[in-house]
Amino acid sequence: MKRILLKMSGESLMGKQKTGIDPEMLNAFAKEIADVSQQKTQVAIVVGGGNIFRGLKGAAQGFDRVKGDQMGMMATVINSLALQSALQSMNVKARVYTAIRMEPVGNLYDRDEAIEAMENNEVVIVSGGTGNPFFTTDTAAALRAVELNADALLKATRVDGVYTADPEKDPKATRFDEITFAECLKNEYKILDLTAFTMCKENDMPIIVFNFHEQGSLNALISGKKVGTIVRN
Ligand SMILES: Nc1ncnc2c1ncn2[C@@H]1O[C@H](COP(=O)(O)OP(=O)(O)O)[C@@H](O)[C@H]1O
Ligand SMILES: O=c1ccn([C@@H]2O[C@H](COP(=O)(O)OP(=O)(O)O)[C@@H](O)[C@H]2O)c(=O)[nH]1
Repeated sequence: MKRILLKMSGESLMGKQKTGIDPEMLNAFAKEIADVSQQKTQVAIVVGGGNIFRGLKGAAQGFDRVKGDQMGMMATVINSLALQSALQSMNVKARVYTAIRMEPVGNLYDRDEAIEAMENNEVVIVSGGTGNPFFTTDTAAALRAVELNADALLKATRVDGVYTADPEKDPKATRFDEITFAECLKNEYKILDLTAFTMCKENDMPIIVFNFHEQGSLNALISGKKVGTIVRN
């Protein structure tokens, strides 16, 4: 793969903590990304914000949904800065773009500039989601993957692929190596939210679901090894 869009969940950054960022976890993920950036593959990253704030949860607690989503988008910026800092400490060039203007925290997202940066071997972290409420970072990841001409959207999660049922709830669930978007939709396999999923399906953007907690999994995937599940048309 020449270029990938890696989607990391905010929650994965919590490690064993109940909220926030576990530095050990952050560094472990950064190390995996640093290893990949030594290879020829260009890397763009979208990080979630669920370890800090989720708009829907806020709304359930009485916050205005739009304010809650804006707080969630800010949370993704916090996580992105943490990841940038961890990567830089490993001598990896990394820049943060924000979907909402907030210099000097990061540059306002510019698609052409982001591509140029990746072509110059910089890891590009695209923060702030889509910049709009009522979306998720999965959808932001789908949007940026398509916009940035990625070869695939790599959904880094805590299970090692798409299963016949939620593997965390059904021990009998079996894993697919490959599956089509249509089959996923028909069976309601919940890998990404529907908006993100539709965006990928309509734009022929393959999704690879893999377990980022397995050391070396990202590298193996980039090297062409069979890791996780590939979803495509
Ligand atoms: N059919 C399925 N195949 C794989 N995972 C599933 C399936 N249905 C539900 N899941 C659950 O989806 C979770 C990943 O989705 P999500 O919560 O959006 O991840 P993240 O928080 O890592 O972005 C997995 O941890 C798994 O428990
Ligand atoms: O385009 C976007 C992306 C994210 N969010 C908000 O940011 C929060 C954090 O993102 P998400 O829940 O997708 O993070 P993850 O589950 O990946 O940690 C979401 O709950 C939304 O409130 C948003 O409003 N618009």
